[in-house]
Amino acid sequence: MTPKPPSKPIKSEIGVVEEAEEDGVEECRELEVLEATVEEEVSESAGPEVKIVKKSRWEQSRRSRKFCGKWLNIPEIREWVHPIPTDPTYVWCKMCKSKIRAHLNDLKTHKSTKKHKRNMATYEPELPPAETMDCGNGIFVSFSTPKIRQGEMEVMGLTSDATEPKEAEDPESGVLGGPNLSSMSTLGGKEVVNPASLGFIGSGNMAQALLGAFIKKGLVDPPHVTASAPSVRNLTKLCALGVCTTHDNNMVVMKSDVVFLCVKPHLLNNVIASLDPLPPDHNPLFVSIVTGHDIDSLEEMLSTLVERPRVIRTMPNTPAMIGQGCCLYTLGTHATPSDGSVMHSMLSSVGVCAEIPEQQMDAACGLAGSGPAYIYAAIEAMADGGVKMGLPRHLAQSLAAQMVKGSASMVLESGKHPGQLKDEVCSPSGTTISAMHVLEKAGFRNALISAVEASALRSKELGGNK
Ligand SMILES: NC(=O)C1=CN([C@@H]2O[C@H](COP(=O)(O)OP(=O)(O)OC[C@H]3O[C@@H](n4cnc5c(N)ncnc54)[C@H](OP(=O)(O)O)[C@@H]3O)[C@@H](O)[C@H]2O)C=CC1
Ligand SMILES: O=C(O)[C@@H]1CCC=N1
Repeated sequence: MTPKPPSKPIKSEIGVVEEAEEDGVEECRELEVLEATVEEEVSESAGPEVKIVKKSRWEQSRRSRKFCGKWLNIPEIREWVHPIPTDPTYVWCKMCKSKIRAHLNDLKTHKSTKKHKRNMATYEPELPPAETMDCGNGIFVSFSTPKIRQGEMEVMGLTSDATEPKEAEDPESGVLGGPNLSSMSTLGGKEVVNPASLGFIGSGNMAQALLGAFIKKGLVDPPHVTASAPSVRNLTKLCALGVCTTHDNNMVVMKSDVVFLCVKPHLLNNVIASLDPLPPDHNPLFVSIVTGHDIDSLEEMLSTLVERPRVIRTMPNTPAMIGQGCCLYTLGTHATPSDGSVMHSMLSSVGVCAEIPEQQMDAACGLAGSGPAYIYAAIEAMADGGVKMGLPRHLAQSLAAQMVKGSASMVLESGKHPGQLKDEVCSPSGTTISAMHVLEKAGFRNALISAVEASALRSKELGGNK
């Protein structure tokens, strides 16, 4: 069967912009139509009561116009618009430091004002409004740029730790640092990381899993994140979170203190080769989640951009998205102890996190990186078994998933060996030992051992494809 083409094919950046513009315009058109319909209905209606009802419906619809993440794909807008997470019916103009209604037409009008043009010409990056500090959904943001004003510090309730100016130089390595990434602070009882601006080259499953966890835990402010990808497939999802998106990988590197490399292994060489060398005052920390590529190859590739690149290699997994992931990491030659402790703090937010020697990375991939897929397949298959034996599908799936979760918690919390826990389920001549016999005959344990081995070996092989 020929796959169905997407309803709006995106061919180029121009296409993206057109789509974003069309969406915004479409939204306005829909509202205009609604407005006209309502006015018509009102004029035809008999009494004042009806009129009030109709009017309030109309007003509601006007009020419900909200910031749309896709607008950040419009180059003439994204440079100056900053979403206000606490009030999506307005946006913040970074240039004029003013609030504007979140209507695409209002943004276009604002952009043409003399004041805005003047401010654009003289713009220096500054803080968003204080009201974006508490973003809701557990997101708190602290800023430590020296530009922060005393009054604003108090409004934000920041401790002095959180507002220290950035370290100029790491005494051990002589590496010029970004902001003091390791300085943690608390705000509203939550941990916040100082204002590292994060970049993601590649915005797919894993980038979203990590970023989702960082945002959920309040470790990063979405407008301080820049993510890239060639298509809008994934970028639109990130846009909706208030993250800045682009098709330009160089922009990600230039805007970020920490750059996550999140592309497929076979693309990494070309992606890095097409990045521009960095200016001497910019030396971001590169964190690779790319399977296979080892520290040596990462450092070699990145040394075309910057001398002594600071690199961390990681192996996360997708349950990171809900804070139940595993993430292993290893530090590169030029990564500082402070880089290590920051990354440890950040990666701990995705679940279990540990530093391991690099030679264990392929095995970590085979077990923890790929492992969720084995378990999803097992859940699906066991649910099928339940359905075969008469359970409704939704119940079978929930039971299978909860049973896996409960069994995993037993291993983690009881301290017992899994073999012992298995024995506790198997009564003599009982049902479970009959089932275990079937699994053994089918090579269940052998299959799992071989699966971990196959993934680890493939990881090694991918690393060899330099
Ligand atoms: N998935 C997992 O469970 C795990 C994955 N990993 C590793 O993480 C990496 C990413 O995997 P995953 O997130 O699953 O992959 P996805 O396919 O979901 O995401 C890949 C992303 O890279 C983007 N991309 C493609 N070409 C470029 C380019 N030239 N420049 C910038 N971005 C580009 C894609 O763009 P577009 O959005 O346009 O398609 C997409 O956003 C891989 O190296 C994988 O080995 C590690 C651990 C676990
Ligand atoms: O299969 C993959 O590409 C990735 C690597 C680890 C898990 N999934």
